Parts: sequence; C-alpha cells; structure tokens
Amino acid sequence: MKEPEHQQNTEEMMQQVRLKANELLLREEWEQSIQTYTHFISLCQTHISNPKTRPDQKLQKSLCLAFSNRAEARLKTRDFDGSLKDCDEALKIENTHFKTLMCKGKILLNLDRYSMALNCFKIANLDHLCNADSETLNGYLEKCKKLEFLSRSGAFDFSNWVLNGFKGKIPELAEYIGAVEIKKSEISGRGLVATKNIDYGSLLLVTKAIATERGILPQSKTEDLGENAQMVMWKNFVDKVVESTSNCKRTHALISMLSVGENEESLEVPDISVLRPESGQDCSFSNEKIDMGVMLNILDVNSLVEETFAAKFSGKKGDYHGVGIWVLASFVNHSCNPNAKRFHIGDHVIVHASRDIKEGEEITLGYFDVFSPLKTRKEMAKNWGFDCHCKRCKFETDISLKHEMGEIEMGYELGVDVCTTVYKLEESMKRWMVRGKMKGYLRASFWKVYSEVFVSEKLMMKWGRRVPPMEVVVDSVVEAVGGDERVLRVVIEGVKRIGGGGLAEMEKMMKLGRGVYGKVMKKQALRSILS
Ligand SMILES: C[S@@+](CC[C@H](N)C(=O)[O-])C[C@H]1O[C@@H](n2cnc3c(N)ncnc32)[C@H](O)[C@@H]1O
Repeated sequence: MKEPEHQQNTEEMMQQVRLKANELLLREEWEQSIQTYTHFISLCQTHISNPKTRPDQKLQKSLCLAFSNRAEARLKTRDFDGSLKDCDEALKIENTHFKTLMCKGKILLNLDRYSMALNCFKIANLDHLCNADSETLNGYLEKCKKLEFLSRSGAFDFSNWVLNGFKGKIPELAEYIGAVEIKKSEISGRGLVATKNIDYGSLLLVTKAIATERGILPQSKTEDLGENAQMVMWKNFVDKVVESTSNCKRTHALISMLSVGENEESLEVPDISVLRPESGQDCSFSNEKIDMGVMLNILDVNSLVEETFAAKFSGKKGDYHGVGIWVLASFVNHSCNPNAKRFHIGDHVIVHASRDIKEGEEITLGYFDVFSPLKTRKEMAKNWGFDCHCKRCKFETDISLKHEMGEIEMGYELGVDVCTTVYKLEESMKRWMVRGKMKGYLRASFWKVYSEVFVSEKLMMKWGRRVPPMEVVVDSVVEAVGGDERVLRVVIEGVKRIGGGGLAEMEKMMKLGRGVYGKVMKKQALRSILS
C-alpha cells in the first residue's frame, strides 16, 4: 500500500535531520549535534505516538541510535547526567545495544561507579557484534575490575612507577575511603575522624578532583606576568568547577556541602556514605543554583595547591603549578601537629597517616609549612582565613609570652649564629621544664636551624657536645608533628656523615619514609629512593 504524501514528506524530513545530526557528530560539533538529535528525537516520538502511523521497527532502531549518539555527544561535553538519561532511554528500546552500553560504561567509570560500569561492559560483552571492538571492550573490563578491587581494598602499589623514576604511564587510581568518618570537629566545624586505630603510612583516602587547572607560572623578574598568569589560571579553574557543577547534580550537591569559612559550627555533618565512589546515584539533590559569591568563597576555603608525588621525591617543583578541589579532602582540618600527609597523582589526591592515629582521633593535615615558628604559622593561617586552634599553637602561644622566647625568635629572624639559637632554645626548654611532645613542637618550629647544624660537619665538631644528638631531635619532632622530606634528608645526610648506616639506621629511615610517603610502594622501591 502506498503511503500518503504528507507521511512521506515527514519521513524524508526526519531522514534529513538524522543525517545532519550524524554529520555534526562526526565533525565533533557536540552542541550542534545534541540540538539536532533533540529535534530528530522529538520528531520520532511524535511520529511513533501518532495512532494513525503503523508501528515501525526501523524508526524504533533509529530512535535508539539517536539517543545513543546524543549520549555520546553529551559525554563529550561532560554532561554526565544528561548522557546517562539518554543511555537509559536507548536501553529501554534495545536493552543490549552495544554502543549505548559502551557509552554508559564510560560515563559510570568517569563517575567512579566501577561495579556498575563493569556490569555494563559485561552485558556488552554478551553481544555478538562486539567482536569488532573486543580489544577496547576487554580493556574496559580489565580496568573496571582493577579499579573496583582497588577501591574496595585500598591496595595501591606504585613500586614499578617509582623504580622507573616516575617515567611512563602514571599508576591507575580508584577512589578509596579508609577507616574514617565525618564528624563534628573539636578544631572547627566538621572534620574527618578515624574509626579505628591506624598505623603510620596507612592509606586514609584517595579522591578524584571535581576540577583541576594546571599551568606554568613565570616567577621573579616578571612579577606582573606571574600574577597575570595566576589570575588566568584561577579563572579557568573557577570556570571548570562551575561547568562540572552545572552538568552533574551529584557534583553540585557535594560542592554545596563545603564550608565557606564562616559559621562552621552550624554546618550539617554529612554521612560519609554519600561520598563513597559507588554511591551517589539517588541522593536527594537540590536544584538550587550556587550563588557565584558563595562558590568563590567555597573555592577560596577548600581549594588545594597540588603537591605532586614525583616532586616530593626529587624536591624539584619548578614553575609548574596546579590547583584543584577534592571534596572529601576538604573535610580535613588543619593542625600544626598534623597526623596525615597528602600528595597528588594525576587528578587524584592521596592522603595517608603520617603518624599512628588512635580510634576517634581527628585526621589533620598541615595546610602550610608546619616546620616554621609560631609567628610565621599565624600569618599563613591568616592567609587561609582562620586563627589556628590546634594544641601546638595554644602551647606555643603561652610559651611565646616568656622573655627568653622573644629573644630566641628575634635571633632566629635576624639570622644569628644557628648553634646559639639551638643552644639557647634547648637550655630554655630545660628551665621551663618542657617535656614530651611539647619539646618536639618547639624543635619543629626552629627546625631550619637544627637542620643546618646537623648537616654541617664543621658545626657538629664545634657544637656537637652542646646540642642534643640528631636522633633525639628527629624522634621528638617526628613524634610531635610527623615526618617531612626535609627531616628525611637531614637524617640521610647525618647517616652519611657518620660513614653510612647499619641495619638499624636503614630500618629507621624506612620507618620515616613510610610516614612521609605512605605505604604505597614495596620496601625495594622505598629503599632505592632513600639510598
Ligand atoms: C577545608 S575546610 C576544613 C573543613 C571545615 N572545618 C568544614 O567544616 O567543612 C577549611 C576551613 O576549616 C577551618 N579550619 C581548618 N583548620 C582549622 C584550624 N586549625 N583552626 C581553626 N579553623 C580551622 C577554617 O575555617 C578553614 O577555612
């Protein structure tokens, strides 16, 4: 039977729209192709719902493919929510549609929902058509399995990458949440708290950034240029966060939870489960837009400057800078005697215990250099927008009222002989009867002068008897504020000075190394770095 003319015209028009959308997709004109597919989908749906038209299998297939292609285009624009919805529409029409399953799997991987992604790729694997793409599919299947395992176990191992001198592909990372929960903090607002005893070096969390921005920032002579570049970088970063937030309800909800730095005591304490990588599909999210002023405050308070893993070992940072926002890490408060350290690999931040942590203890990071005197730390905290309420600051604030302390600080600032500063501080601590961790706090504050003494053969010959042994100072500092690359370097230098270390020294360095870099590599890799 011949079709009526107007129906023929509609079909031709639909055909044209479909071809146009496909062409735009091939040309990678994502926004345009999304619009054209939207037009085609609406025409299809009108046509299908018309009771006068016959059921058309071919049109159903075209509709499925249109949803699938629009999902692909939306994925490219990082509109994950929209893309997922399109995949589900396509799968309603054909539940084993290979292309759609691949697309959905990729989105879920991007959203760190490893087992759900694995499920998609498994169903795709059942499809006979997949043979053509079996290599890619197998790659995804393996990746999902690996990430799902890492996310569950936290068994990350960077040994090969480290032994390779950080060359080649960076290790694959999954999001991971260790034995921690979000609770009201004694320091300020909410904080992250250990749910069991945790050994130094153990992994606490691995979180992917909502957004990052990286660039080369010229320094020194060209200060204006540097500042300009910094501003451009910040603007790009803000744009990226805004884009991610408007494209994904979950991201929007997570960002909205973060502190603006004021009235933290009244902030809601979220359950950590909403941040778990596999969760977050059905959180009740508000659609309320984040005010730009609020967003800028959130970014001000919570963004972190990247400290890359490789740079930590080599000590080289160069002009390369990165800034980003990592939601779970944003719940960690600062302390000048932190018990955790962070470093970055790719878009992930990795936080590990730098000291033994007791169940119920708050996890803290040093937002800035905690190996500096109280006055400098106060200034740095001020730049962050808060007065530090940590135990160490409270203790050092009391001590700073003492007259001798004022003299020691002044000598330090004026750069008087480093040995005199160390000697005076040690003698004063004896008089003030400073004990235990408190000694470590003060020694860490003046670490710069201690380290100068310990690495100098000449100074050690002259002053060695009048200053405490390096091991004693290092142990007290590490116990009080945790280790640091600089402490590790001084220990290595010190061991070299006395003509190389025995087994006990090596063990000690390894222990220190575990606190500084975490248990993410086998002994052999850590030893190669330390030696
Ligand atoms: C990244 S947030 C940390 C989590 C925050 N407490 C919350 O409830 O979301 C940083 C903000 O926490 C507060 N904060 C962190 N460490 C602090 C400290 N040692 N003393 C006082 N306030 C601190 C400051 O308001 C800071 O701007």
